[in-house]
Amino acid sequence: MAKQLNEIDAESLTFKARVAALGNLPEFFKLVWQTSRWMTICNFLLRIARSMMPLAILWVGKHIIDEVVLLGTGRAGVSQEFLWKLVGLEFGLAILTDILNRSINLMDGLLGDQFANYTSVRIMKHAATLDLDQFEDSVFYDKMERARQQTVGRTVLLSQVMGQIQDLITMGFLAVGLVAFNPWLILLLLATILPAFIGESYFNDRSYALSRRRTPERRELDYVRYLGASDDTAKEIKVFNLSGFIIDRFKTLSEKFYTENRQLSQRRATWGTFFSFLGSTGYYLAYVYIIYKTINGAVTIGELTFLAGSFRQMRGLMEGVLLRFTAVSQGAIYLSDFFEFFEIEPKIRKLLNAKPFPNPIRLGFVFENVGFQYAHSSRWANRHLSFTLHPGEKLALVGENGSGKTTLVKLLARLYDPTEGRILLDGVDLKAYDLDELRLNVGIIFQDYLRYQMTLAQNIAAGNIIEQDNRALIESAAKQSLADTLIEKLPAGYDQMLGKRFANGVDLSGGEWQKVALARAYMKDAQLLILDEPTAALDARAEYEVFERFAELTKGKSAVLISHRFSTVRMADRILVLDKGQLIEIGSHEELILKKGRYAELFELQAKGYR
Ligand SMILES: Nc1ncnc2c1ncn2[C@@H]1O[C@H](COP(=O)(O)OP(=O)(O)OP(=O)(O)O)[C@@H](O)[C@H]1O
Repeated sequence: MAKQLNEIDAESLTFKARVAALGNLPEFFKLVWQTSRWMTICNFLLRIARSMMPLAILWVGKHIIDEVVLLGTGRAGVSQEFLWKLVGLEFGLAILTDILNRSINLMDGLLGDQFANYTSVRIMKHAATLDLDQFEDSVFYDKMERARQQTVGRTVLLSQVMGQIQDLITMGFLAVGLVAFNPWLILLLLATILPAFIGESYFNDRSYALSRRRTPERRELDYVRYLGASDDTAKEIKVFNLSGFIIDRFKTLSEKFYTENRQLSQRRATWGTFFSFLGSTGYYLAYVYIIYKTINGAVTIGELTFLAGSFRQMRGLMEGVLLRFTAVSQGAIYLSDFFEFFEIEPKIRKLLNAKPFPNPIRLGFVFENVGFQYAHSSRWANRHLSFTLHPGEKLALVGENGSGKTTLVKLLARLYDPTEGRILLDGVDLKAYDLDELRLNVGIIFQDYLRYQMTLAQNIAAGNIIEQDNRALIESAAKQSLADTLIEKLPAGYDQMLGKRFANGVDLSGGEWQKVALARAYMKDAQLLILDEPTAALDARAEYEVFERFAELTKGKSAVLISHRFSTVRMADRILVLDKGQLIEIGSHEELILKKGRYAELFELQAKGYR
């Protein structure tokens, strides 16, 4: 379980909160371990080997100097052989250190990349299980955004934690020699470094609070950046001449970020200089003490270099470890966002004892006083809906913009569950059925379908991706939706890359894209097919043909069509007329015309336009 961030006051992180956040590290290492076991082990072993190097080099260095001093005295019988062996040994150690450094960097990089990929996949997998309304919630979006950022940011944390362990081991080795000489000097070093640690913690807190507070703005900044420089937006930005407006918005937001960051960075730099001064003072006090001891003959020159070197390294390591502690705990706190994201549970999910989807449907779908309110909205998008969709029936939904047509079909496809009332399928609540089977049996093509910047075959196969290699099925789906008429225009046929984003991509017209999207509906043998304004971009002839085929192909199956074109709507068995989310009329085209109600009025209005 991640240490919940809301348990921690995000604006001011206490030392206790930082230590508590370290509790996320075991979970983090579990993820690293799952990413690649052998790389984790290799990394660890390399770092242990590397942590012994400083002491070994200093130790050999001490002996070299003592040998040189001995040889300098010119005493008879002292050979140089031992000295040169020592120099050779130090050279070997230096080379080994370099090799270890390079290998550690390589391992960190490779493991980091693998970790980023692994966690990105985990995020995508988890996101896929979540409910549509969770994606429409900005708090959720912020959380997902922060989790997404973790995937790259956390590879740095990996190196930091590993580095921390390595440095602590190195310090342990160095401390053995130093404690033997004078334990007080280590305390002196610690005392002069501690203020830097406290200062660093403070500034890290501020920068974390700032970054957290700014998540919504950062998302907006990313969005504005996308608006300002993307192939999707270029056309509209140009014709409306919006670039100035967008750049101004970008500047306002980015300058706000910059000013806040600059103030913090300046204060940090000023205090940092002062803390470094304290640290250096501590080190030089110790240094002077060792020199004094050497002059008095209590230690040899070799020992002087060994001790001074050990102290210098100890200071660097202590500083590094203490400062890195704040960075590591910071990273661990960010990890809370990451783990919190995985703790978000979908409401609409597969039940363990789910019922199999009926095949064939015997009684149809029954709406019983169904109402739906979007999250954070006090208005009802659908209310008091009661009707039956019989097996094999073709229903059309008609109504003005915002009357609740799309919401109704989303309820039918269980993208949302009703806020009140229930939807029954063959007498059983829709919620009781197996979700995967429901998705296979209810095909839906939305008005805002995606234009995948992928091949034509992949665009069609998106309707049932497990059949992506079934070329015969893809071609037959294309035929049914008239997408096959595009083939002669596409140099690479079904393998033609569509869209402008990638090399050799061919862009399609709105109606052509729509034919491709429609083909997705024919990729699976769904028992209920929902088309939400599927032909809005088609020309009159294409629309007529599409529906002729649709009626033929969906014989015996249920279908729901949403359309503003009455030429399409009238082909349906029954028509539902919606107004402000409520059902106001239901019947066949002829019945509704005779009734002279809203449908007849809307029909007449459109017919007038053609006369
Ligand atoms: N994701 C959403 N979050 C909040 N409110 C929404 C959401 N989607 C739609 N609404 C609101 O619900 C109401 C019904 O919308 P819906 O999309 O179902 O209408 P529609 O009849 O399909 O409209 P159109 O003909 O314009 O496609 C509208 O008032 C709309 O503003």
